[in-house]
Amino acid sequence: MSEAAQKETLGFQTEVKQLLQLMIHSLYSNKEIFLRELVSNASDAADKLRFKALENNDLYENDGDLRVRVSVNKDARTITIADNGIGMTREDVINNLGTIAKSGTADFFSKLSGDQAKDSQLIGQFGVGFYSAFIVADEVVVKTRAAGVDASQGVEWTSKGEGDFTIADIEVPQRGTEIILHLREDEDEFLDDWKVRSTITRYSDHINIPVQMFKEEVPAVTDEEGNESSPAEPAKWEAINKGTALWTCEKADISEDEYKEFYKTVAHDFDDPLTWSHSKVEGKTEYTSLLYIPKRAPFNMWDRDTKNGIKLYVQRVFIMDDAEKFLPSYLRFVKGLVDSNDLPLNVSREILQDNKITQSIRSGNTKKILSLLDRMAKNEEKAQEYATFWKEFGNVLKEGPAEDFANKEKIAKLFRFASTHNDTAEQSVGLDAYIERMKEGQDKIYYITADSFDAAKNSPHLEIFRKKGIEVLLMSDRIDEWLMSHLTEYSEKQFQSVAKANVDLSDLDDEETKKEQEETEKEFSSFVERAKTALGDKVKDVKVSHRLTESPAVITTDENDMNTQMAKLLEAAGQAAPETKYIFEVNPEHALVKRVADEADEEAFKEWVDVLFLQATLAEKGSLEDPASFVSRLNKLLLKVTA
Ligand SMILES: Nc1ncnc2c1ncn2[C@@H]1O[C@H](COP(=O)(O)OP(=O)(O)OP(=O)(O)O)[C@@H](O)[C@H]1O
Repeated sequence: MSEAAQKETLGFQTEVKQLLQLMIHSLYSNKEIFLRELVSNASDAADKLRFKALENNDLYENDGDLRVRVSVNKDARTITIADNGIGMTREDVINNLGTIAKSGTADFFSKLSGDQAKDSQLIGQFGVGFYSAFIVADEVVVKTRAAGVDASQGVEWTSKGEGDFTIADIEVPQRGTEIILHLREDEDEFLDDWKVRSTITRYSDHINIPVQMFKEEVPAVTDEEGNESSPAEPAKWEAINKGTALWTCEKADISEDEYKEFYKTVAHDFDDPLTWSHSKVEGKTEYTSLLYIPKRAPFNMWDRDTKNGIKLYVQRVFIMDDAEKFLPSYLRFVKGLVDSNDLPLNVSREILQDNKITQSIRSGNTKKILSLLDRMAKNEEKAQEYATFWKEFGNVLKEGPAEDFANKEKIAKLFRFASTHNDTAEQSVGLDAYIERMKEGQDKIYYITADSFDAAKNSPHLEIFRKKGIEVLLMSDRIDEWLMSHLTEYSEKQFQSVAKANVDLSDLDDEETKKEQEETEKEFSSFVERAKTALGDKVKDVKVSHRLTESPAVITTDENDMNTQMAKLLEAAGQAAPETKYIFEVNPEHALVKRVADEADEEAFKEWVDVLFLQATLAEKGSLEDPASFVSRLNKLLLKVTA
């Protein structure tokens, strides 16, 4: 092998440099998490070896006691984390410790503002990982050798955490990975044995393998007469954590803190989880699941290639990360693990695809998460937590009714919307609360979808609802229109868009009002006919409206036609939306409409009706096809009335 191939210096991927900067600045006050991250990686490496060795026992190389060893060298000012797990080849090292493989990474970094205080909030959306070593170290050396390859195929990676790293081939007799951190000048606290021990027991008590530290020889103690009162203890590596997989312990024996620390190890998050569910299921299918809901959405939750966060174990042996079949996609924010007693150890993604056991675990997990959320939503003391959950993950949950028909009602129960009840943008109204407030005679759940909260709140469609005191849900998230095409009823109540022409509130009117309305309609019948002629095929129909109090006119869509919002969604996705003709509804009580009705000159009448129609179109769609000609026509009319 040539000298050059043995040793080369390579640049970090741009995003790694950005991550290093971000991490060092934002996690400094949490700096000891580097220990959890490196120990957690070591434990993952042991898991991976165990899995690979199922097929090839030789990989153990006669050393099957998997463990991680942490040692401190005060003279050299280093701390070393060494495992005898799967190890890495030269190619692995370049890929894993020089780039970030997560989808959406470049996009995430391109959104950083450069304002350190602001950006440091964002690190929570990004797993922490190996690079956290540079929070406390100004140089990191990794010596590694993959399981099953020759000792001569070891690799040494060295970096100061700036722009590049050096990689060289070295001899590594012992399989696994050793990470040596040269501590920065002011990081002496990590040279203190006790500090390292206590950090590891706090953070990594329940990872799957023993974490050992070296214990110096304890000399024998002799009493005054020279008799040995306690024998000498030889120097040895001693496990400092419990080393039992947390999920295998009894719930009653696990403290809240232990659950929280375990979450951070599994999820590579430095924040506590919002809540979790730990269950051991016995019977036809036997499995344990430990599922966590994080506090924050990952930066790439909307990326199609984002993996989900469930690890699969079979009889405590780690099998795979990102086992996406154990939860539906609308719960992809859940992190944790499933440990099955029934799946075969050689299970593959293909086998999981179409498997009764997988299906049964998936439906059990779904139930668990939905009821966990339901309990949180119902508990007034947890209102803040639920609000946090909804803010972070509400829009993912809205994919639920389309994906999981069987749990539609349970999912919808968890939804929160803005509504005319409190008229604020805060999404806090649940469907049960809405139903409780329904008026006598009201049998539908009314909603409006719009581009923004303000557009929804100020829509003319709401006027009659406000007048009658009927609550309307105000929806303005992009996904809402699509959601409502899949969610047609809840608790036996139909949803009804207030922008549809068929909204009928007549059941809520008294006889007298109905009579008055009929009379107005008769009075305005000639107006309606003249307007139909004036507008021609620009409209589907013209009607007298009883839904307006403030606006002169509104446009609505026919029951079976596509809503404006849905058409906009399709257009935004580059698809052609069918051309919808609207129904033009006029408010007979409005002074402007009354005045137009009195206009005898047909040409002038047409001008007015056109402008009213375009105004209503603008209010509904937020834009016009030919805004300039609308403005000039409006100005002409204004000149006429002010002349
Ligand atoms: N001790 C180790 N033994 C073997 N491989 C390792 C070890 N430490 C890290 N790696 C490899 O380097 C990769 C990157 O590690 P890193 O901690 O940065 O990210 P991660 O653990 O994959 O994800 P996260 O961002 O969630 O931490 C790992 O996925 C693993 O393949």
